[in-house]
Amino acid sequence: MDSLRLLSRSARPTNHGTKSAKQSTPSNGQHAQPQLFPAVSPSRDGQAAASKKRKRSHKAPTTADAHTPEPGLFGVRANLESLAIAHAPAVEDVAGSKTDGKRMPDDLSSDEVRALLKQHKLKITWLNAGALQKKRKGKGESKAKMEKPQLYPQPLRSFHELADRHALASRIAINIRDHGYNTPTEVQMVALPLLMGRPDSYLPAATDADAQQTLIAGGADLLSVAPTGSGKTLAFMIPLISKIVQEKSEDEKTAPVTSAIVLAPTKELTSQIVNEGRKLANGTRIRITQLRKGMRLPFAETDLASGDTEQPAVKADIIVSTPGLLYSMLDDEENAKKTSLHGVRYLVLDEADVLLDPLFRDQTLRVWNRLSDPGLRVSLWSATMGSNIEELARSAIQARRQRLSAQHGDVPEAPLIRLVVGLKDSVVPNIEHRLVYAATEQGKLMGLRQLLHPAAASKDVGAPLLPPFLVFTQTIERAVALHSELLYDIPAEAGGIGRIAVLHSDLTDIARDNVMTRFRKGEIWILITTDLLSRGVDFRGVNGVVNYDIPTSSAAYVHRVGRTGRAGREGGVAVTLYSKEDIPYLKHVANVVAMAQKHNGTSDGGGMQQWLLDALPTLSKPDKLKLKKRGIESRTSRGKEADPKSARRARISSKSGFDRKLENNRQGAILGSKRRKQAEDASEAEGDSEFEGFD
Ligand SMILES: Nc1ncnc2c1ncn2[C@@H]1O[C@H](COP(=O)(O)OP(=O)(O)OP(=O)(O)O)[C@@H](O)[C@H]1O
Repeated sequence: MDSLRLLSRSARPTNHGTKSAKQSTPSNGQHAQPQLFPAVSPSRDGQAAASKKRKRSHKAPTTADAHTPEPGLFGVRANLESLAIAHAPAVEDVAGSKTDGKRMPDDLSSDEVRALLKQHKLKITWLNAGALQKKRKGKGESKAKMEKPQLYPQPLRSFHELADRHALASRIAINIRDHGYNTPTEVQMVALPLLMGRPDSYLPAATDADAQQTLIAGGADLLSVAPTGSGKTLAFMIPLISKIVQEKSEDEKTAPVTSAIVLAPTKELTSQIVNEGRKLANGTRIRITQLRKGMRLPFAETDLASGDTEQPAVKADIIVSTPGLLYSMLDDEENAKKTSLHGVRYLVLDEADVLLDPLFRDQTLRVWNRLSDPGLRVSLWSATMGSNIEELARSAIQARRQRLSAQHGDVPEAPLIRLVVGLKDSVVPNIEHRLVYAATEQGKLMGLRQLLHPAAASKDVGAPLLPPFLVFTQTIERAVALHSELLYDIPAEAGGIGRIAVLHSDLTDIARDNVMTRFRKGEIWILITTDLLSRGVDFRGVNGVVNYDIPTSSAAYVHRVGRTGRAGREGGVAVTLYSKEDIPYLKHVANVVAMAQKHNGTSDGGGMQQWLLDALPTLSKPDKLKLKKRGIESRTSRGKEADPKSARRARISSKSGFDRKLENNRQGAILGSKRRKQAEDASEAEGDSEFEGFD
């Protein structure tokens, strides 16, 4: 077995061999606990307090209890009607008042819910709580408290509850189980019931009856900020598939051709989302398609009859696309008129902060505005989301509602809920961070080689990284240069140049797919890339990330290093090599690392000491923006023209490259001649045996 066949994307650990072939790569280790903030046993005081308030006979929600799978439940779709919906005596609402709420028999009490949400670092805020605000103003509450009330919904403690409480089709439940998903991650604990259930059950009792009615019918919009690798794809895909299955089963004929659109910034990510979605939708007749060039969007029935649709159209319930591609198809006026995307009721923006960043903003908003269903629900997902992005999303929702209200009469406002898991815009807690000063470009190259070679452990860069790992550069040109520099570093006996590859957006789609597949299969050990792969892409078992060029914003750092340590796996390492030239731009990375170390209680490791943090210069806001937009100037082609001397210093090359190439050729020739000799010997030994077909 190839011991590096670790990257195929699935939660189910595939058993590729015997016990003796156990993986030694750390970040591929067991991830029985995909939650990042598993609940700890409550303190004695806490326990006492909880038990005093406990009114029912079942135990307090420790994680072990909360997530113990109950065998047998999955295969059966529970009949919601048959479940007695108890009217519990009283539920404390967000404002602290008492209300008669509808409760399920095994609901947690309000104190238990609060404790569980707190343990898992889940914070849920109702961002447009206008109706509630008005009521509270009357009661004379402070403005700050009125603006954005916190919500304390019943969290999902096990995937079984989806069938029991949210009418999840049994087929999807089986798919979830078959792919090894047992315990919901934090983001799934809240997002799944919110998106699949009745949003009114989330809202404080003070919300007026009309608003409740609107919410029951319409669902909620969601902004979800959860760490990298925390299972956001499942959190939006399960509700989409479930809702479409329900709608189709109610009335297949009136169901639209396409019900949902998922936008993501790269082809790699759209393809991954499609694969993940298809696993969940297996056997449900829900079609999920990655939009590609040359495809045509579905036309409305009326236009299909007009005979002008020779080209077959995409027939997909869920279309997954980059915003640019979808927009370019919609941009064709003729197409746009006929295209039947008016039936789309769900829009998902994965990596929403990038999609609403100036690079993609225009295309994303145009696609969003082309979706004309007044009941369109939108959800935005990312590990990082600045307040400007939140504001932008809010105003886009608001502007669209006003526009549609003018056309169709009053379009009701859906609740906009923000879910934050852990500390906003921070790295996952299970990664080791190393910041390594390499002085010059040559030093960085040397540092990378030390990380690459098992025998080259160095005090400066730390222990070598276990492949597979990713190396990020600032530009395509630098990724290509670094690739050719390192090409011969892996000896022929270990697979040679085939073990190292480069992936960037200048490659053809086929070449990109090919590299992704080979990296997932474990054939490629070291993948050099640009920020193209920094977002969303999930390679199971990546052991390390090397920032050969420092990331140009703290969000970029969070996402790049988030390619390791996914789904709670331990052992991932993130190394950032920096030269003298990087020092003015290092603070945003150093801050993220310092914060991670503070939370992990490891403030003395990783080279991030307080004095270093204090000594680093702080960039002005315009400089920050410039850095984010253009990167470090001397590493770009613009910089080459402006300052050739600095650009020469920043070049990735070493004199020994040529020599090593010659040496590699020589070694290849020797190896080839050995193999030929062995083949000749073998064929002589076989004698005149008959041709038995190609192997
Ligand atoms: N409940 C779960 N139990 C175990 N593994 C899970 C669970 N949910 C998701 N995973 C696995 O976690 C990994 C990361 O999931 P996913 O790619 O959805 O993360 P993400 O939150 O979208 O990350 P990013 O912010 O980097 O895009 C995947 O391999 C997925 O199969």
